[in-house]
Amino acid sequence: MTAGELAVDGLTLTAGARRLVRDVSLTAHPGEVIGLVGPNGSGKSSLLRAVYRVLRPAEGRVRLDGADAWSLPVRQLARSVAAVVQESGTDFDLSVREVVAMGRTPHKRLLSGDTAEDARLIEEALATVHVSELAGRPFDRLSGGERQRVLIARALAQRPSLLVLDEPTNHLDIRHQLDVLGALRRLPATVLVALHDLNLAAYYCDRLYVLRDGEVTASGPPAEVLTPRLLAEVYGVASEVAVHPLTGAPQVTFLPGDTGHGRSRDGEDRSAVRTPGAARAGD
Ligand SMILES: Nc1ncnc2c1ncn2[C@@H]1O[C@H](COP(=O)(O)OP(=O)(O)OP(=O)(O)O)[C@@H](O)[C@H]1O
Repeated sequence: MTAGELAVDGLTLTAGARRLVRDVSLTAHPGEVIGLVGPNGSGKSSLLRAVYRVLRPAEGRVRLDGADAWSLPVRQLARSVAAVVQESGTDFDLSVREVVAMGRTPHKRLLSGDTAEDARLIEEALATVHVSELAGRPFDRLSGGERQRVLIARALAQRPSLLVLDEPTNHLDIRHQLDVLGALRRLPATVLVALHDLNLAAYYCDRLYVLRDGEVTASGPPAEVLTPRLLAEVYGVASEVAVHPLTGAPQVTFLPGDTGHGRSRDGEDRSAVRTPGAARAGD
């Protein structure tokens, strides 16, 4: 079992003549939850693919606990790294429990059955994302959100030291979004997760990396990174960022309209980019 120290150094990724990611460096220390945010097409999925060894770097390295992830034996990597990704197959002719049990495969000898410990980890993973009651159902007849939770359960059952997730909550209702992200926070693993919801990223992640056009444009704790200026530059949206009084996390409110020209729903002009702590409408 590895400790889960991830170091990405000077990573450049290409597809044919196209450069998807350029000179990206990133670290994730054992137990940290690291969020990757950025607009559509900014390179988040590509970067994750290089980390879970699907997209070979054109330049740079991905290291896990000091070892080059692209040089490790596949089986060793599979014991240490689990991925929940958008292109996960959904055509398995398997029950939910069988899909989750696949998470134990890298830890087993060829053709050996489930041990009591495997069974315990499978049940625990099913329960964590509230799919125990679906365990006997065919996976391919589940709803999108149910499937997503089952694939997360499979990754949890794997007990990785590094868990890589690409938009793991995009099909989930708010209750399950909070449950899944809360479970990721409690894992004894390093987590690298691409998220579009900046408020969830702000609350659940220790640090964020903001990608833009394949490059890291900002990184650090959410409170330092998520500023109206950055959100205007990167997403072209106007926003207000405040510290939530109950959670203590930054909370972004997006203001409709173009950057700098926010307009409230009643049509009133408003200053679109506010600094944290600025008075809000109705205060
Ligand atoms: N195999 C490929 N061939 C050519 N271009 C690709 C390939 N894979 C990705 N791209 C392009 O690389 C860029 C980055 O894609 P990527 O999927 O990494 O972005 P993303 O940040 O995950 O986006 P999203 O938020 O929409 O999921 C996009 O412009 C995409 O069209």
